[in-house]
Amino acid sequence: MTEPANLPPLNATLARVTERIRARSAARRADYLARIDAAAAAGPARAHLTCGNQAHAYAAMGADQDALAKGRAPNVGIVTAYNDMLSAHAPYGDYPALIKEALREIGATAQVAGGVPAMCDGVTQGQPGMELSLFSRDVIALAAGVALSHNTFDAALYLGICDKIVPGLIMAAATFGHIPAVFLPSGPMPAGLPNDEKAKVRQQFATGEVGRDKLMEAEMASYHAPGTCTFYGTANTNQMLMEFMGLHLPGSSFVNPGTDLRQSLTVAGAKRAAEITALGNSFRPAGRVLDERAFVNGLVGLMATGGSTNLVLHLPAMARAAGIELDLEDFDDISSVVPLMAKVYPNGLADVNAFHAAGGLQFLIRHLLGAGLLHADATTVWGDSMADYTKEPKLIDGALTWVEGPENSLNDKILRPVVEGFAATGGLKQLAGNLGRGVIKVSAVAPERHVIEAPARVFHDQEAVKTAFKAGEFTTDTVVVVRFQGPQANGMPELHSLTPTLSVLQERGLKVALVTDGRMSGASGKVPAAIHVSPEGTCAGPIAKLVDGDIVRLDAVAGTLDCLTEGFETRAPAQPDLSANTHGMGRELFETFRRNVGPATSGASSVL
Ligand SMILES: O=C(O)[C@H](O)[C@@H](O)[C@H](O)[C@H](O)COP(=O)(O)O
Ligand code: SF4
Repeated sequence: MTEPANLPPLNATLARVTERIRARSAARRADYLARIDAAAAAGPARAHLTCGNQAHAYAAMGADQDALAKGRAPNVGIVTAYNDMLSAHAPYGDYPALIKEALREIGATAQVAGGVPAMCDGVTQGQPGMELSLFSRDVIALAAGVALSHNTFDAALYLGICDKIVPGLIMAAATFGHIPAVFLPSGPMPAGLPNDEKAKVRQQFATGEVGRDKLMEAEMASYHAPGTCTFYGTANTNQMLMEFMGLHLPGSSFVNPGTDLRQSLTVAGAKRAAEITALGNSFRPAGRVLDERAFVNGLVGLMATGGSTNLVLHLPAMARAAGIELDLEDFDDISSVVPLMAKVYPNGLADVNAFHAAGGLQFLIRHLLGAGLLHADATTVWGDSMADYTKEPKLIDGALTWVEGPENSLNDKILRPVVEGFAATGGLKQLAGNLGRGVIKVSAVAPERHVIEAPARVFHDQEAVKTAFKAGEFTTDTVVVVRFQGPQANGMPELHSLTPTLSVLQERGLKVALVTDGRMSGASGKVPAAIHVSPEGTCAGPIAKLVDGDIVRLDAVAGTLDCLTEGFETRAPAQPDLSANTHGMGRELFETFRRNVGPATSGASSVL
């Protein structure tokens, strides 16, 4: 590895964007840092509590009570998103006991501070529950705040992986930025039925070529074990972010669950949290790790890997919790200088296990550092150099050891160095035009489909699209508009269940695109989709003025999204009855979120 001293200077665009973020955030960040510095200076968390407070906190802690009551050893709070619904989170069931045992070995203690909810978007995909999905990110931040407000912790361990869980936990970790935060992953499930074969069976089911039994067989062969799903969707994009932003141990993201190496990494991560508290000599509060450099490094990783479009919503909300204001122009400028270096499904055929075997994140970080495309001097939970993250963990003679990751890609169909990237720019592109602002993930779309101009068919829900498809109504090039799917309308659900239908039309030779104020899954990909269109239809956004037959042009090369039909702006916006969105499957509990949620362009948060 090139020693940090020999690394090239930071890329000029990254330096400019970082300074722009710093300037834009200056006042907010200064207030934030003053608050967390004051909280940290007030001394170890437990010193504030009365004897009564502490007795309650330690009553159930058995053999750890004495150590806790003495108050001299670090006490680590565990915030866990364990449940059996997410295959990725199921392994967390065993973590608290393992963590407590590991910390006892070094004279420290751990307590489960609290649990947070976690929704599996695979279970709710295409279902009413998906309308709670995006709001659940903020609920997770709130729930983690409740857990940490017991204020008996010198550091926190966050057990979360999937879509809104890492973003929600980061919002909490930044809010409690006066104490350190270490994120502990569980790792991907072993490879099952390849993702592209699963997608093919779904398309065959959509056209009636196979029955539900065949579809179920394929789905169960694809999602078959504990661990994160193996496509490069939002969950695995989150894992990439946790390394690029320095909140995981180096190389820990994609080690499979249930292995000795995984267990050793969990133990080491727990001990690291205890080592970096204010009680020791290497204090690393989360608010100092989550700085402008960390977010720029995260954006670089997002572009280099063609990560999930959901992070365009989540990163601004995560940053704001740390007093940092991200803007969509930051995404665009960083995308313009960072090549696409990885091809993992849906951007390619490989799954995340194959990506990791080809060299994974350590290869990416090595080559991005070597090209001046990362802040090398970022503060992480592990040290003060991103050079630490070119190393990967191994068990050598039973001892956890970090060794340099591969200099060369072990599979250039999956992973390439900066100078040989699969594309000269990153996987995401901002769009703007007379239909508002949006984003498209170009890394998974064939170049010949980057510009689509066709008549619109306008729908108000995804089921209506499928009904029209089954009735054979799509016979020509079409821009499918699905509107009133924004944050205020119905919580901005993912419309990924449209992917098989739109893919069939595309494979029949039609030029199709989706335009929506909703969002797509990180697993969506090969159909061009302009998503997160703002202002949303419910806020009288231009998308609400479209009618069937309008000519719509989505141009991912120029970054434009326009209706070309004369005079469409003068129309009154459609105002459909959305009352069906307000009840059922818990949606009645989220009216406050729908009323208070901000626009997609600033992260669609109801709390920050
Ligand atoms: O953003 C994401 O990555 C998705 O939300 C993902 O977590 C979701 O579960 C997909 O729906 C899974 O893909 P399938 O629905 O195709 O199984
Ligand atoms: S990756 Fe998606 S489908 Fe898989 S466990 Fe996580 S939320 Fe569920």
